Amino acid sequence: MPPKAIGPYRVLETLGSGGAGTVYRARDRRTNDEVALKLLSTGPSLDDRAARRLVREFETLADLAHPNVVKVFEAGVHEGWPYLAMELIEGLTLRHYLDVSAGELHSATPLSRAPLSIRRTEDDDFGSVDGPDEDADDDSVVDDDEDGTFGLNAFAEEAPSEDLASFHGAGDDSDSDDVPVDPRREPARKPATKAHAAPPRMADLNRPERMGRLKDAMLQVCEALAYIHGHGLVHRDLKPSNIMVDDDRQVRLMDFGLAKFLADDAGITADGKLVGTYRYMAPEQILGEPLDGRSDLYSLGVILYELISGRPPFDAKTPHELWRQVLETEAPPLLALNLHGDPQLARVAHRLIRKEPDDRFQTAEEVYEALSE
Ligand SMILES: Nc1ncnc2c1ncn2[C@@H]1O[C@H](COP(=O)(O)OP(=O)(O)OP(=O)(O)O)[C@@H](O)[C@H]1O
Repeated sequence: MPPKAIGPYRVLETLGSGGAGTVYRARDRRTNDEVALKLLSTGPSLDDRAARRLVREFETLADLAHPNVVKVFEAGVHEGWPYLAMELIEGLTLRHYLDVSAGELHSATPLSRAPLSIRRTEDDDFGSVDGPDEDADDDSVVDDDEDGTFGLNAFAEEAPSEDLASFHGAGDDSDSDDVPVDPRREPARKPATKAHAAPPRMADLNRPERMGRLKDAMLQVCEALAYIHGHGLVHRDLKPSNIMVDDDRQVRLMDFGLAKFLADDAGITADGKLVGTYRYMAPEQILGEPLDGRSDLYSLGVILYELISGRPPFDAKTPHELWRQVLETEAPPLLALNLHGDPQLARVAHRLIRKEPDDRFQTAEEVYEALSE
């Protein structure tokens, strides 16, 4: 049962939950405005002093203002748990936005709202490593096919171009798996989803209308990243579910600032856990090295790669195997996976996922320019 009230907000409904907490649609009793309220639930509840410090930290986010960065209104503490009130986005996460047809995009509100309530596990990869998972089921791991279709094991929680309703309805509604990750522990395997998703067809991925939307959304993400990097900040957990597109096709970068709250400069929490989502983590993030904006650009490259080819650049059954690949192996050439993929986007994606930050684009502005050529 969601709480009835959180601080000065009346809770209206649950929008969904992720690794860091639960997001509610809520009404500000002072102004009558609706907001999205994220109640964090990781870590211990806070004592008064820690809570005040946190609220101060979050309030610096409220100073940020960019059309492509979700607006944070205020922070507070509810029964020892921090919460964040932010702009309520009526729209779709990036992946869903690309999956719906143009006709559906302009249709009634209910369609555009539906995925918000069915999703939970998109962008998840291997799941929590909090304990051994006896039920690991390797059967659903599908090897790459020669004809350009592919295995979906790392995509198990969120196949890109399928019937989302039936996929989610099939039942894996598992817990959040993104954060935190403890690199010192032996990773456990998460049971692969029972729902076997049909791989997306390349013709679907390459629809010109979809590619146009993808490019436009990527340009807006670049603008958001240029803005936050320009303020000396790093997102640290960039992934498709943290990118929403509203009904006017305006992109918003979400959950910015959260990873910083949860971890230190190298993305490590007080108890030695990595913050981020496995599949999108740059090599330097996996290694616990200091991060800068180029780590976000790596994550952007993984997103782009996935959205062009329908599969992630690195695909493995365990976090350790994935990390080995990210650190040591080259991703398959995108245009070998998707013969009719957009060569310009493919080039940009490959350059973004270079292992060495110095070999990538150095700034979001550079990426913007390369995408606009
Ligand atoms: N500002 C917002 N407006 C509308 N919906 C939102 C907003 N912020 C989050 N949501 C929705 O709430 C749900 C949960 O979001 P949350 O950020 O907790 O999860 P996540 O991004 O999937 O996971 P994680 O926190 O692990 O990154 C998602 O469906 C998300 O789209």
